[in-house]
Amino acid sequence: MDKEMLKLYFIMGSNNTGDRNPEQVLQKALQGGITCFQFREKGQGALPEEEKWKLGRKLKAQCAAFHVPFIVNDDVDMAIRLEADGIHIGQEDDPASKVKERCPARMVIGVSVRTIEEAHQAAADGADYLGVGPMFATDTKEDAKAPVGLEGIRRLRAEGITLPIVGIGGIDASNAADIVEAGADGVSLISAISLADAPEKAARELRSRLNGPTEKQ
Ligand SMILES: Nc1nc(C(F)(F)F)ncc1COP(=O)(O)OP(=O)(O)O
Ligand SMILES: [Mg+2]
Repeated sequence: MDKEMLKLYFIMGSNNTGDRNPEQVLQKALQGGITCFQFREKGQGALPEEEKWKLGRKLKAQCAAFHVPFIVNDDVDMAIRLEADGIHIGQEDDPASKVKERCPARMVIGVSVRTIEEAHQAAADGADYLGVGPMFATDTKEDAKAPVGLEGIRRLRAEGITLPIVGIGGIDASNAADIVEAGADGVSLISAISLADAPEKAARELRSRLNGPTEKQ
């Protein structure tokens, strides 16, 4: 897996955009230079199954037009049937080793971790990248645990975790660079882009903070 894809990893579901059309928000985010997208349709106000599939197909096509990887959260069947570029699973889901057996070898598998033990286990299970967090307090993920902070990333690196890492939770332009500085390969976020007045500008600003403005500037 090319860890560059984790640089600016946008996550969104239809319930993360206020009243705006998620396809339009994603289009702007893609134009602003996001490097990866995760479809995470869950929580308060998430779409029922049929609409979730329809939206997933549309968002995948949008990512494909920009050659940006399309990742599905939690739902392994959906990831496989939509021919997603990857799946992201949490600690409550099946272990990466089991998910890996079900998925085509080309799909990347991301695992959420908070502790060193979870990180070692995910690496042993064959995870391709780790989502470490929550970095800071967040109200987007309804069941988020206590923040691990930048120290959470530093500790994993000090413990010899070499897998690609993306920080997640409460990240915006003001703290994004600190996450990479602490040893992550990129940042993952929802509302800093999905609720921004101008999602394209927000993505572009984040990219420039994460060294190197988007080529489209
Ligand atoms: N969705 C996520 N994506 C990432 C990524 F690494 F991609 F940034 N990291 C962490 C999460 C959180 O994943 P999970 O623990 O399953 O909770 P939820 O299913 O509520 O998202
Ligand atoms: Mg999950």
